[in-house]
Amino acid sequence: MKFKVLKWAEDCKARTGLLETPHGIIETPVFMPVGTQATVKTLTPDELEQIGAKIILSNTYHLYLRPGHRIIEEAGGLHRFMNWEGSILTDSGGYQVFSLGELREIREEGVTFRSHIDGSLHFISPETSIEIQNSLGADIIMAFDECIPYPATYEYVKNSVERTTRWAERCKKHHKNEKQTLFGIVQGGLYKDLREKSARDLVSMDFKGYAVGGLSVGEPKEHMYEVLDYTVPLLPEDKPRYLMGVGSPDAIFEGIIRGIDMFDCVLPTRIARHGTVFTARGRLVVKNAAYARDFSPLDPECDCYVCKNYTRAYIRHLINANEVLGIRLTTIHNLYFLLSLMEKIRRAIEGGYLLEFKQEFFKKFGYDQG
Ligand SMILES: CNc1nc2c(CC[C@H]3O[C@@H](OC)[C@H](O)[C@@H]3OC)c3nc(N)[nH]c(=O)c3cc2[nH]1
Ligand SMILES: [Zn+2]
Repeated sequence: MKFKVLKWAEDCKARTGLLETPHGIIETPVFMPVGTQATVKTLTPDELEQIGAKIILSNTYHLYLRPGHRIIEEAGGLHRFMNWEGSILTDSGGYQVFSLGELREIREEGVTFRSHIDGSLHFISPETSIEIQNSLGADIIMAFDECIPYPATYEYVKNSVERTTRWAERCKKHHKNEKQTLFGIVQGGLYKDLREKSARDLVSMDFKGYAVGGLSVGEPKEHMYEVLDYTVPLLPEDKPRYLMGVGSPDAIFEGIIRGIDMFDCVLPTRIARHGTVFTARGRLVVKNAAYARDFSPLDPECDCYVCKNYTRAYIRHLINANEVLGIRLTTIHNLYFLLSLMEKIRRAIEGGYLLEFKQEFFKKFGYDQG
């Protein structure tokens, strides 16, 4: 993987960049649609390409449990298995094991857990996580870490971060496949000294990119922004920074002005399946009765396929009638909304007016002018 910073904003830490993987060139800052089980729910790769997606996410924990990474390996890897020709990033399983699996035990060696699917017992270690991600064949893979829950005591965070750092070392040693790029994941909860130690230790291991983990786990947004304020400056400027699990439009703006390049979040696809869409003027719950006779597009300012061809009344009908097309249309629109927002943000950084654009977007969307 190659990463190049193109332009730095003058009035904040934002920058545009180019991220190149064996599956294409990605403009940053970038939003990465989440395809946890080898599909961005309800969309074909063709539709993803048409709305401008260049890199999507998938998940080691889920794919290891079902269908099994060996099957995907036999299929020729995840790109072939799901027929996606763009880039793929897989998470290491660190988050899911702690949040989904019925956790059995965390040891220095690794973690034993029960599958959330059938209760079977499994063991995952830094080495096995790298091996699974290697057989999936993603372009960017993540170190095996413990995503520390919020809140957590200083003692707990300190011990966990030290183990995550030792696990990162083991991942680095075990990772051999040059075609795949391994990112380290900074932890440390909301404790400044532990975040700084985690960042410094990982930077000394010289990863190709760095994720800021352990955020968007229920902490107040202001605390997340504060962690970024003192953590991102410790990360190399010439390498990509990935804020895991973020996020809503406001959090994405706040991350970008603090120097984050990559984002992932299930929000746009998840709320789409519940009949809620993003518009320039805030969220709209299209399944509400108020839209029964509203023949305008989801967002009059949007030029996506859905807003050019369908009305709120029609989409509301589909959702209420449990017609699959309904959540497909809201998903296409929501992802297009975020991907085109990223394009506008990249242009704003280049044009030197990002902070003004942020202010205008927040006002129109209905965010308070934090
Ligand atoms: C939502 N907030 C949030 N997600 C997080 C994820 C999962 C994203 C992954 O989990 C799936 O979405 C839930 C997505 O598939 C994504 O794949 C990369 C994290 N993963 C790791 N390894 N370490 C972290 O510290 C971490 C923190 C997060 N905070
Ligand atoms: Zn639209």
